[in-house]
Amino acid sequence: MTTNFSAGQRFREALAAEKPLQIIGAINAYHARLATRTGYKALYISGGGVAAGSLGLPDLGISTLDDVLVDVRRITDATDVPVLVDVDTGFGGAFNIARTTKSMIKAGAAAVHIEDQVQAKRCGHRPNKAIVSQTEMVDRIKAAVDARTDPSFVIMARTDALAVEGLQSAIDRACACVEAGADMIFPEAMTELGMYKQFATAVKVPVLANITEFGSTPLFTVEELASADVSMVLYPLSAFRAMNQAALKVYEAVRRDGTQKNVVNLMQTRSELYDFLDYHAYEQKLDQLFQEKN
Ligand SMILES: C[C@](O)(C(=O)O)[C@H](CC(=O)O)C(=O)O
Ligand SMILES: [Mg+2]
Repeated sequence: MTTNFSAGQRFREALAAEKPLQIIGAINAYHARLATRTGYKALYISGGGVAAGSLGLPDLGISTLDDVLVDVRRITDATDVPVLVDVDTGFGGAFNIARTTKSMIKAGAAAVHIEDQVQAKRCGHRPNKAIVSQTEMVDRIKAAVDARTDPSFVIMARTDALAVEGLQSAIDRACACVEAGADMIFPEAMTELGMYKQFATAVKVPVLANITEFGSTPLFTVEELASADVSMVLYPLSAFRAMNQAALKVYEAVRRDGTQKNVVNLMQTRSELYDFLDYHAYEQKLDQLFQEKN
């Protein structure tokens, strides 16, 4: 499938078509194909996922713009489903944020979220986070908005302020970011459903709920989130966590038992693997293209 619409336009269309829009994390291009086939209308590239999955590092602001771009290009090459990308704090000052924005658009991303943590950031669900001033965060958003080469490209502001300064400060920051041009708001690590409604009422732009497992936010359902005026639901690392658990079971079993026979039932079969890759269509093409020689 190819499309003439920009990635940003496709993201906005998806948002109009599904409420709340389920945005699912894809750790690599193959998972992007799995999620696309399953019917998701938007995908996510997680900062924590790039760090852990691609680099084997914790989510502490160690990954660079280039690390993320490699994964973005691979995933946007594999699917036309629009992709929201976690760019952490934007990877530097105003000029870096401008460069991040332009590079993400070129790499085929539909949207980015930029957060108000200090550069040496932490996972949003860990203690002892520190945030920059509201003015500095607003400048980050202004830099991204100003650098946008496609007006449909979505700039989402994430605030980590709830855990640091409380709900009112987080809402104030979100409103200031919208005033500076942010298209959407990501209030991080909410602890109660009602908080989303307060954000949605105050900011008057679409609000995202990050429903990540084993964190500060209860696993609210889409119905619950819809009732709180949430426009987007994010599942950043759900499939990644499950895949890691399965991989570990296989590593342990093969090492312990000297055979994989006991864990074959955990595995996707060869034909399933090929199915999601359209492997047979490639084979047919090969036969068709080079039939004279056969
Ligand atoms: C959304 C997030 O920023 C991510 O990188 O995926 C993380 C998710 C997580 O660690 O569970 C976050 O919420 O900080
Ligand atoms: Mg992140």
